[in-house]
Amino acid sequence: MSKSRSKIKRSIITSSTTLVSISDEHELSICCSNRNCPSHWHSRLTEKLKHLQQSKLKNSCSKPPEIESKHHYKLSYPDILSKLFQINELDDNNHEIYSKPIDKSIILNKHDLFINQISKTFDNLAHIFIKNNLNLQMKYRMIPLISDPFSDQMDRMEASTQLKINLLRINHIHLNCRLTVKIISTPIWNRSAVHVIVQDENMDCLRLSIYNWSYIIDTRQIKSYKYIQKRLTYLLPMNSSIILLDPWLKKCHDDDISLRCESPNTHLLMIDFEKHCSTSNKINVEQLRQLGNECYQMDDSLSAIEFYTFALKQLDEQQEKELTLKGQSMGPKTEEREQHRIRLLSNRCACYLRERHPALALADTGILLSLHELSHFLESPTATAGKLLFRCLNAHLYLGLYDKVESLLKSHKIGVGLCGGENPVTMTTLENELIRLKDEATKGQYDLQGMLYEQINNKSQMFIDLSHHHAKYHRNDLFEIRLCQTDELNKNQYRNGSYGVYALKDLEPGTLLIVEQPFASIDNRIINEEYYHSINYWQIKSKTEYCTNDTLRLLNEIEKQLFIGSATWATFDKIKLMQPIRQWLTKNIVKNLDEQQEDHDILSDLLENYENILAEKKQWRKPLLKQSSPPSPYIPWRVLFETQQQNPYKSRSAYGWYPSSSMFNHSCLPNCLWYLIGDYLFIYVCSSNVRQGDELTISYCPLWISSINERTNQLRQYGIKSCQCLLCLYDRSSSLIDEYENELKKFSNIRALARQKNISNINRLNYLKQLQCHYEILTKKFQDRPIGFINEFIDCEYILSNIQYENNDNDIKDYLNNQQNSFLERLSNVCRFTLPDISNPILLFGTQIQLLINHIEQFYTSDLKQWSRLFEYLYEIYTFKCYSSSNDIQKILQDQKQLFNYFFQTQTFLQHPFIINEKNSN
Ligand SMILES: C[S@@+](CC[C@H](N)C(=O)[O-])C[C@H]1O[C@@H](n2cnc3c(N)ncnc32)[C@H](O)[C@@H]1O
Repeated sequence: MSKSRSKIKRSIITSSTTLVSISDEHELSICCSNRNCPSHWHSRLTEKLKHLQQSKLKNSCSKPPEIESKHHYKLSYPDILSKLFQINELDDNNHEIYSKPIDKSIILNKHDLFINQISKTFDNLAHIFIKNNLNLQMKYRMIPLISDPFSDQMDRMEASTQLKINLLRINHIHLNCRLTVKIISTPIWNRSAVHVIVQDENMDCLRLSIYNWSYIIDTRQIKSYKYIQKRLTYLLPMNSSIILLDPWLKKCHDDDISLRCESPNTHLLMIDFEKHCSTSNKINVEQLRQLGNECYQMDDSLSAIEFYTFALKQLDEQQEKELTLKGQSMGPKTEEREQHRIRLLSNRCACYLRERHPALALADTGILLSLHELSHFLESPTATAGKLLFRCLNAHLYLGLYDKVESLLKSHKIGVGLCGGENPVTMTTLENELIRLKDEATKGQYDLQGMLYEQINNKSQMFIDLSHHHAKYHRNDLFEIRLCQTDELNKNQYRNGSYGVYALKDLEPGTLLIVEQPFASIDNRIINEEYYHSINYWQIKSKTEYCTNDTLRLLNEIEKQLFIGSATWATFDKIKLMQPIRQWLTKNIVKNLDEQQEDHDILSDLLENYENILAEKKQWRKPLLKQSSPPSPYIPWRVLFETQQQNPYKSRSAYGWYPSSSMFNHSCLPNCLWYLIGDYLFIYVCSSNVRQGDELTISYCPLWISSINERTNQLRQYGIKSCQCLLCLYDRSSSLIDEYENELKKFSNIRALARQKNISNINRLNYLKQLQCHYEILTKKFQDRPIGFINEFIDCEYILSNIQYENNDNDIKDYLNNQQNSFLERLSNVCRFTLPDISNPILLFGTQIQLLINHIEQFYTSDLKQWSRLFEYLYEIYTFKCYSSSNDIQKILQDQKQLFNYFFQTQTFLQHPFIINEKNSN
């Protein structure tokens, strides 16, 4: 019998009951003066209940029971649950006590009504908006960081006090307590929670609402309503038992009273589900595998992994039993069991690969290879074994173990093993992919155009198989991530203990620094269930803030990744340097230190010297790098949320967490650029003059926004109150700011007029002239501004390009011709280039280069030579030398044009040209 199940049978150690008041949830919460004393509270309650029962008995004698139940049935919908708990008159000490809940049939009836309503809602409505209040999640949702959450829950259960429904107090979380209940209704999911009716051993029942459950939340995968309902009936079948830890009885907004579980991954024990899946006479290995396969096909890897793991455990237990029965230390393994094991490991390995946990995938294949004599396994290859071998090689490739794969591929036996399978992927494919990945990892040679093209044209293949996998790249010889020194902190007004990224050498534009795979990511293009939207909000100091569904999905995906990888503490290791998580860890290490005085040696040293240790070169990660058990078994969801708020990495198609890249600080005049292709993040140097020791920065908001107020607003969402970059210092200088913002405002007012749809050519031209005039004023008045006014320049040029040349009188034509002739002069003024050189290539990144290419194509086709060097140089920088220059300038132009088209379609940090009319919108 497994450790977990044996624990259920052990006796319960009781500990003191602690009630945490959450009176801010509702005014009804009135605490007992002596509420921390369980005996006081319980004896009073028991006395009161006895009294109540007596009076009820008297009542029931005088009234026929049918009438009472009829009366209950007549309660109208909103009244029913509010009457489930009837609040009695105050006791001697003026405290309220709650009586036994009312009849089970009423609660079930109400639940049926609810189910009907929900199904109708989903059938009838094209769009549903749900208000989703995140305050409770901010307060109570916890994410497990431990290897076996179920076992941890069992330990907590053992140390808790058993409660029953009639002992619960409204609006209290009963810490260190548990409530064992039985499911007595069909569970129903209403898009925000699972609702089910539960009953305790006294036959008292209540509605239980389970929020944020890994089985139902939207992660990278959006699960369908049908799929979730199917899973729920399996997870919470009729008459199955569950245990709620720290039960919480809550008066809800609609006046209902129900049990609420905010964090089921840590607070809900599915004892019967565990028992069901672990006992072979209830569900056998083959059935578990089928269930796993169904989940895998629905892209629900987490559930699939769970079923495969249950099946593997069953195999282990069977084998153990057999060994014990035979009294042998080593027994023969039956052929059938081995086949099962290979299949299950192979399937689980596929899930791990799909979820980017190659180390776990490799561990699964490693188990297989160690179980078999390698030669025996490869000599008689089966389809499953071939598949597993292929996955094993994939895991090596995902981990960057290229030499190993090379030597394995050379081995004849592996060749036989691979070809023996049904898998159509041959040795050649693997060999080609190996060459590609090696070039990516060692030379930084990525097929950017190919990746961008795939991202635009291929929706669903961002994840999964080998051909869509790319190597990571990290030039730690070129940059270091370190604690900022005091002068750097002061200069930039970074918070104490801030980190940044610093150049270890002088760096050329076009130097690729990092290609990072996400810790977790979502494809934000896929919206299967378009009718569902939620308005997610929370309160900070009486101010309401909002966030998108994508943000919540990404956070759920992060939780899922922690869950899948929790078998190794290494998974959390990957994100523990991200600022809010790092701060939370530091606080916890310090807190633990207070509590564990005896562990003086390492921890007190750490506390005293924490910042010093961090400051020391190479030592900076030491305390956090140490692979130790987490200081706390759970991390509050709020900390993950705060980390997400600082995350700038989002494209039009993907949204992800990039732990190393999240150490780059922001500058409005950055020296590095970033973009996402699929969910791979590329960061490279794009500015001249990066010297050793300089901080390497990126822009968190779209490039070239001129208004400091607008930039400040955008940066606030990333936790930056006041950026101190050169541009911001200039724009903010006290003598300028009002005048500066006023002039920009005037510009944008005229621009609005010039952009109007359906105005005549001549009117548009007049507005454009005014706009150009104003642009001249801006550039003259603020001539020392470090980057001039790139966006305003682009605005003028786009309006100009929308004025039709044909059917105009000569004056207008002359004007347009003049403008065309002076385009290059204007562009070179704002982007600082004198053929064939450019002073700072980052200034030409964006719509500017598109305008330049269009102009060259139109007017310089016969004389492209002079442009050759500039375009080659720029193309090499933007693609960080992934493309060697060609002699064919026309081709370079075409490639650059395409590259920028792709960028504009995929990136959010680039400003897009506005749309004036229908013609342009196409
Ligand atoms: C993605 S993190 C960057 C790394 C971070 N400095 C660290 O210590 O881990 C973003 C946070 O860094 C800080 N930060 C980044 N750029 C900044 C800037 N220009 N001015 C002030 N703070 C900045 C802010 O606290 C922001 O919330």
